[in-house]
Amino acid sequence: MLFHVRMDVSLPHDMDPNDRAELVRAEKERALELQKLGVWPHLWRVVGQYSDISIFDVPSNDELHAFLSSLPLWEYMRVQVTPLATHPSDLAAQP
Ligand SMILES: O=C(O)C[C@H]1C=CC(=O)O1
Repeated sequence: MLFHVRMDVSLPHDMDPNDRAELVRAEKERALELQKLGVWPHLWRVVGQYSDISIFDVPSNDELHAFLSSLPLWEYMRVQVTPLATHPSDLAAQP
């Protein structure tokens, strides 16, 4: 199942810079891990914002939730999920 996911990150302004750097490092490590597993095939930065837009490819809603909530930045993100279905006019879906 494909999901369009938008993550908006909001870190506390008074967060210790070392804690922030460690969180961002751990987030990148986990993001790369999930991409290598194939469950996070697309990841883009939203220009001018501490936000990203991604495509996740996972078997179920529950697994998507488990992957998203495993991200170190989870408690600092607002996450919007849109489940995707095949469009009948998609060239790739034509017989
Ligand atoms: O930076 C972000 O948009 C948040 C998050 C998503 C991937 C990653 O490495 O960090």
